[in-house]
Amino acid sequence: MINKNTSLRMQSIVFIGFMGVGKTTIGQKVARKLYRDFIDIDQEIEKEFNMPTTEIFKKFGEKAFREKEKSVIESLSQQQLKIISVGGGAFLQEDIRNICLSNCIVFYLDLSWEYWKERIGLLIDSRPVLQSRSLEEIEELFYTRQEIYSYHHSKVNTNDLDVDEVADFIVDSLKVAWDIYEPLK
Ligand SMILES: Nc1ncnc2c1ncn2[C@@H]1O[C@H](COP(=O)(O)OP(=O)(O)O)[C@@H](O)[C@H]1O
Ligand SMILES: O=C(O)C1=C[C@@H](OP(=O)(O)O)[C@@H](O)[C@H](O)C1
Ligand SMILES: [Mg+2]
Repeated sequence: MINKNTSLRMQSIVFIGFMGVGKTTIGQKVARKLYRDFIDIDQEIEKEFNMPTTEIFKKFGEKAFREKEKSVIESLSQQQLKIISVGGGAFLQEDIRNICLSNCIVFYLDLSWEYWKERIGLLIDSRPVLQSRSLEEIEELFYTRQEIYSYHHSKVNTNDLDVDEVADFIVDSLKVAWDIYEPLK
């Protein structure tokens, strides 16, 4: 489903995966390593509403957040040469999946539940989707959500890798893919 009209080297990279797997942190690192601009979709949504995500959910509801998420991604994923981190719920929307998969290289950051659950304390205050749920319910959501992350072009399992190791792996694998599919003359 990769767009055949755009050079692979020009395509933006989109990071997907469950809340807290590191999309924002690793996206920033990869952007720095590839000298590209970084866009975090949640930060763009927060700028538009001029408030944090937890407030958006409280004041306007999840539906308003999802509508804005879709319009922001539809517009920004058309740009080339960007590194884009989308929120963990973005791929619930088929339109978002399709636009990202056809315009960009979609990288899935995979982390096992046993590792993920150690991070919950870092996440709970800023992730409204986690706030109303018990640990058992979060685990169920974690496994249910895996289906939407199966839509990707490339994947890395980040268990036991620090942020720099993950970013280096991604940059190296992108360079290999670019060289194989579009060798420089
Ligand atoms: N590979 C990693 N190893 C350890 N901690 C990580 C790793 N990647 C991210 N983190 C930490 O996990 C937390 C969530 O990361 P974040 O980038 O906000 O995730 P996401 O954007 O996927 O929700 C942050 O505190 C971040 O420092
Ligand atoms: O998975 C989700 O439903 C969400 C993930 C969050 O982004 P991160 O995946 O960057 O935490 C953010 O978009 C919002 O809180 C909803
Ligand atoms: Mg994020």
